[in-house]
Amino acid sequence: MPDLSPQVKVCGTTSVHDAVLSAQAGADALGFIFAPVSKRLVSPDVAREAGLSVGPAVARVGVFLDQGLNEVLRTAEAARVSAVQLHGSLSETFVRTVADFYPVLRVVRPDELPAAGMRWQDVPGVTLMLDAPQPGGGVPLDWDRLRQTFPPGTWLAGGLGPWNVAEAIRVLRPAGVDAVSHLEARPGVKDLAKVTAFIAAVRASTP
Ligand SMILES: O=C(O)c1ccccc1N[C@@H]1O[C@H](COP(=O)(O)O)[C@@H](O)[C@H]1O
Repeated sequence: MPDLSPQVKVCGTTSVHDAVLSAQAGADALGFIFAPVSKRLVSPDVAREAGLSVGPAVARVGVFLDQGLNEVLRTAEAARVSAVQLHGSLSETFVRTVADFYPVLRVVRPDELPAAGMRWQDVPGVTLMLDAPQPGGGVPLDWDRLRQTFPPGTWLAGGLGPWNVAEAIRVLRPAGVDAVSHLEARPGVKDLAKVTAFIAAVRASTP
């Protein structure tokens, strides 16, 4: 029986300790936020060390918000991430250029659908992620209203936590789910019980 549950990304990792904690809890991917505006900002050196500490089976995703191309590529290389997540107002050329180097999670808002779905479908190396307008804000989207426009193969973020992720999966059937605010003891520090409960809820979900 194939595993139909979505991939799980635990974002906002700021230490080796939390990387190991999330990996042992079963995360498929860890997110490292390199956007200076974030309360979960991590340095490339710490992200690199944290990524090395979890082994090759766990993806390491560098998260950026409206940063320049050189900064994205240099930081991603220094941190040895395996994928890049791009938030913000970015040109198609920018996203395609990053995708020449790394698999890209291109983050879009609900009001950008369905156009973004059509633009990025079948573009090699680019996967869509739907998130709330305020990244890292912990506010869930209205999943029922998105049923018609949520493209197959898209990831979902925005206000997901242990108590609501199964319902989000049931409604939208995302390829992956991503969370940060509701998995923390405080900004930048993971809560093991929340991370464990979140991943268990995803694994138990039946899309
Ligand atoms: O969390 C942040 O501080 C952040 C800053 C800049 C870009 C992205 C950020 N986080 C991303 O926000 C979503 C979900 O957040 P939440 O679960 O609603 O708190 C996720 O994609 C994070 O990677």
